Amino acid sequence: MATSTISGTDPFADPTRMSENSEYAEGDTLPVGRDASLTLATDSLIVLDEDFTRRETRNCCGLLPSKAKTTQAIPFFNVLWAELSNFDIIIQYAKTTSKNVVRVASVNYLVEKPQQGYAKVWITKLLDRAYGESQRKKRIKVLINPFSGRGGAQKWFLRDIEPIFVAARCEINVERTLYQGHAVELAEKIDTVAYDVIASCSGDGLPHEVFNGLGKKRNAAKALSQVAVVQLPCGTGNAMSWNSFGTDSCSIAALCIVKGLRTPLDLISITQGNSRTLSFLSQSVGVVAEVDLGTEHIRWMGSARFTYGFLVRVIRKTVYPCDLAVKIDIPTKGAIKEAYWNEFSNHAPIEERRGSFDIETPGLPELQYGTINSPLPSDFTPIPSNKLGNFYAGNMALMAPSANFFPAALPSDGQLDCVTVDGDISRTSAIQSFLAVEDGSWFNMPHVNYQKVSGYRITPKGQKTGYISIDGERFPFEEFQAEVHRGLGTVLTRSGHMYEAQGVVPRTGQGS
Ligand SMILES: Nc1ncnc2c1ncn2[C@@H]1O[C@H](COP(=O)(O)OP(=O)(O)OP(=O)(O)O)[C@@H](O)[C@H]1O
Repeated sequence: MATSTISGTDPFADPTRMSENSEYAEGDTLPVGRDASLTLATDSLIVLDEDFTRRETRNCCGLLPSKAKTTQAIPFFNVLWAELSNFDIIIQYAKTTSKNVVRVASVNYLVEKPQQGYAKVWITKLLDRAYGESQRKKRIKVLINPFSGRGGAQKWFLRDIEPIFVAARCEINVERTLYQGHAVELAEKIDTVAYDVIASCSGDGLPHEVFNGLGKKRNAAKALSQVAVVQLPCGTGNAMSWNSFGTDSCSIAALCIVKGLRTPLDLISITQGNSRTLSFLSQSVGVVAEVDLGTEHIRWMGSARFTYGFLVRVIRKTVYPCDLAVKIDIPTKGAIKEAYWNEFSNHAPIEERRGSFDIETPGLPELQYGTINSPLPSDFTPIPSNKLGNFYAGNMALMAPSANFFPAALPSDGQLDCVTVDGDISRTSAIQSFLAVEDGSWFNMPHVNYQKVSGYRITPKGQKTGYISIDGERFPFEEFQAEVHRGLGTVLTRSGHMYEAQGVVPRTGQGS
């Protein structure tokens, strides 16, 4: 969580003294109550209160009340709202009550009549610092999957999420999904002018449906650019929340949505048979798909089922032969690393982070590479994949907590991070790469082929049945083609342009 810092100074130092030393510009401190002040510091609001009741000192004549200063630093990020009501200034904020929980709390002081005009100006300044570029009073359509997270989503919404949205003066409209695919229908019908955000209290399945519902609208590209799709982490994986907000805490994610910055997100058209589906997270064929979708029968193991499923297949040296052809955009790890760190310091405006498709054109953008039924595009390069163990393409970095599969992934670079690993590598190498996923260092392993691509076609061979996973959902085991649309979708993130994952490391030096 954001913590209070006043760069170069002690956050708990007496701010009134600091103002004497001109640390704060004139007008940053508002005197309130009998003997208190509110000061806008560098990153936090400092509440300084002289409390007569809390401490007593002893002198020669006995116990005497004395002033005890209490100082509280509230990070601006956590400030939800502030207003003047009659003679009171009320500041509501998200108070950190444990490592993974914030709860609405408030600071309330009397403001004398002569100070009221000044207090209004001060509140404007506070809200400017609290929200920065982020939109205030967001209008949020909340979808709750009552079956997510072992049935906890409804409870978590009421306890952890709603109070934060209400305190931040967000307008909310809540609807529960009633059956599989309901979120597709709801998103397809939603009035995109009436909402800024669609927030799913769910796993990653509902955001996938919401993107696809918006994608079915007559004005799909416009709708996808208007409404931000976010997740309130109520599922088991919650990859979207980890990448956007760096958390799987519902209350912290709610705060991050209140303060989130609109961020264009690449979406991927998957064509298979005669269908076209949007993917926002990942596609896999081979060991990851099988471990993800083919271990349901050992769900009782909890998350250990993934480790177990992986090890069984590695020991057997399972291969998943395919025909694979990719449209390579960045071929080497060195160039990928450079592109990643260039983006780190790039603060280009949102309009420059989307492809050149015309958002007034009806439906989804035209496919540059055709569909799976078109001839293979001439600029797709065949990759030998007779011994493929794993094909994994990612649009976000973290696929689960501690699973930084795609450390170089960026929200709107117009590219997928495409990884292939042969199935016949040594068991030691396979296990080492499995262990190196946690911190993303598997990127640097020589047997991990990592490229940035804007499209690909994959055709499974030599297997009648198997697993294809798109955003964690099982798709028919048959060939498909993928094409990236730069910045077609919109999400909210903390940074406005990066994921909350450790990027590709080391920062300097070239990979292979
Ligand atoms: N009321 C409902 N009854 C049955 N299925 C539902 C209902 N509401 C939503 N669903 C379906 O539940 C599926 C899972 O949704 P969710 O977003 O929670 O993703 P998940 O990643 O599978 O969840 P988890 O992480 O808990 O496994 C989606 O396919 C969705 O259509």
